[in-house]
Amino acid sequence: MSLKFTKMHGAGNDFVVLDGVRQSVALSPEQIRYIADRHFGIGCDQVLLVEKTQRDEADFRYRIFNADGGEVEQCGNGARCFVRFVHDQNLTSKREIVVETKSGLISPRLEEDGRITVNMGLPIFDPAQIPFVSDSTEVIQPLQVGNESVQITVVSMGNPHAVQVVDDVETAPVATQGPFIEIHPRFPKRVNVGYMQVVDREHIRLRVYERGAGETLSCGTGACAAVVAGIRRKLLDNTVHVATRGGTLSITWAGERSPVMMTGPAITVFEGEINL
Ligand SMILES: N[C@H](CCC[C@H](N)C(=O)O)C(=O)O
Repeated sequence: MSLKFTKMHGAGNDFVVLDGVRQSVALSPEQIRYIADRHFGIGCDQVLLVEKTQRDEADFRYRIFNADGGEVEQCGNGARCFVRFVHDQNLTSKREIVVETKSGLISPRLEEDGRITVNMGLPIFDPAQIPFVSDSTEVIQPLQVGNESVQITVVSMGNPHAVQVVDDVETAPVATQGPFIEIHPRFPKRVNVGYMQVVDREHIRLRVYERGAGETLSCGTGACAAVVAGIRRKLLDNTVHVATRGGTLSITWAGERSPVMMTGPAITVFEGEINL
């Protein structure tokens, strides 16, 4: 079977995007891992599958698969690439679209200047709603990692995040500690691990060891989660520029019961066809 694909990235977080509207796509976890493999396949952090939706209030469905083959609830950088894709492929002419995802509806918008803004929905930090992420109502929670205790703030953007504040992202233990927190027994669905350096109240630097993908150059939901965590820790104002290794995302959160708004780039790199 051959499958047309589009290779894209959002601030260096890269994707293989598949059109499941005009071609029938049903992939096993092994096939996802093959597509994502940077030596034997195409190579990407996540595979994004665009499909028709059954929900009247939505325009499309958008499914997200990590490089390890697992399907997950949400992907922020992917949402921007998704809206660029459906426009470039003439699948819609609407500038603001409503998209069904595994964790609910999001609404990305293609701005006049080409930038893309996504309403990422409400962050969740109530332990009653996300027992697989949080076990306390405290903003800062201790987590024992090996023989050290770290302080995390947990946030769900549909997908789970554990965020730490560090003095310098360049020396943060992303590669050595991130993998242990990702699979920590405290997180039965595993977790994305964020390391945030606060530059000032409107600027942070961020690195994320992503669940199912490892460290990526950028993580959209991770940027949302870090800003929400920083605001809840009273370290940040409502609009924050998030510098990641792959580019800058702008995040706005007006506080409790407000959605998180994310603005950033979405780039198409090449198109191709893969034999599966
Ligand atoms: N690794 C994430 C999915 C991709 C999220 C990230 N690439 C983004 O831009 O939000 C998870 O397992 O929840």
